[in-house]
Amino acid sequence: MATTTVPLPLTPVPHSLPSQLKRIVLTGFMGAGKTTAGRRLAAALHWDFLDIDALLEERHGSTIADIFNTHGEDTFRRFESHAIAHALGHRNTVIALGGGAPEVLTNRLLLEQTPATAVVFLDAGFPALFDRCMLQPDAAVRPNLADPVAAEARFRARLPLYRRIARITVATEGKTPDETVITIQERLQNL
Ligand SMILES: Nc1ncnc2c1ncn2[C@@H]1O[C@H](COP(=O)(O)OP(=O)(O)O)[C@@H](O)[C@H]1O
Ligand SMILES: O=C(O)C1=C[C@@H](OP(=O)(O)O)[C@@H](O)[C@H](O)C1
Ligand SMILES: [Mg+2]
Repeated sequence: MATTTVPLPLTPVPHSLPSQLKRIVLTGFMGAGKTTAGRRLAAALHWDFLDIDALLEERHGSTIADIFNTHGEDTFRRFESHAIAHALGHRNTVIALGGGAPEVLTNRLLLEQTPATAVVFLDAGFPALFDRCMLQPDAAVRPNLADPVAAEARFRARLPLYRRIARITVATEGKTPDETVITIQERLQNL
């Protein structure tokens, strides 16, 4: 008896990314959700996830706070730039930057000049960001959040930089991390 081959249905892919896209970089202030949403986005896409702070902690065998204490912020920024350059060499990878990365011109140029890379700014107001950080039970110590007045000044100074480097801005206030991830995917689809 003749048999017919019925093609198996494809598993539905809820969000397909533009095929040329090889990296998604999340930027935004401390508490924006870069680490949390980045990890979940990578899992949803079956991509790798690289968190620049985690890379630095692994490479230097110490916490971010210890790197700040031992070497100072300028040296931390140099280490951070090296880690970003390394991470941008990876494909099919979601990269979570630290909140201060766009302050450094080298980092902005690296992001701008790396092809097939979409930078996504996770946006929220300072009070919400500060509260999120305070509510994170096991969060690493963030040295640049120790003085709330100075932190808010940094937030204001950085806002135009986040906006300048990003292809997409996602408003995160009032969203859950999973809703943020879905919105990022929807926005990337329409790039
Ligand atoms: N819409 C949202 N998107 C992402 N994270 C959110 C959102 N709302 C609240 N959060 C919470 O805010 C915190 C963000 O922390 P984290 O991911 O470490 O931020 P970042 O890496 O940007 O400093 C987490 O505790 C997360 O659960
Ligand atoms: O904004 C900043 O200056 C910093 C943000 C932190 O990362 P997150 O934005 O992931 O908290 C971390 O890189 C370091 O504490 C400095
Ligand atoms: Mg983070």
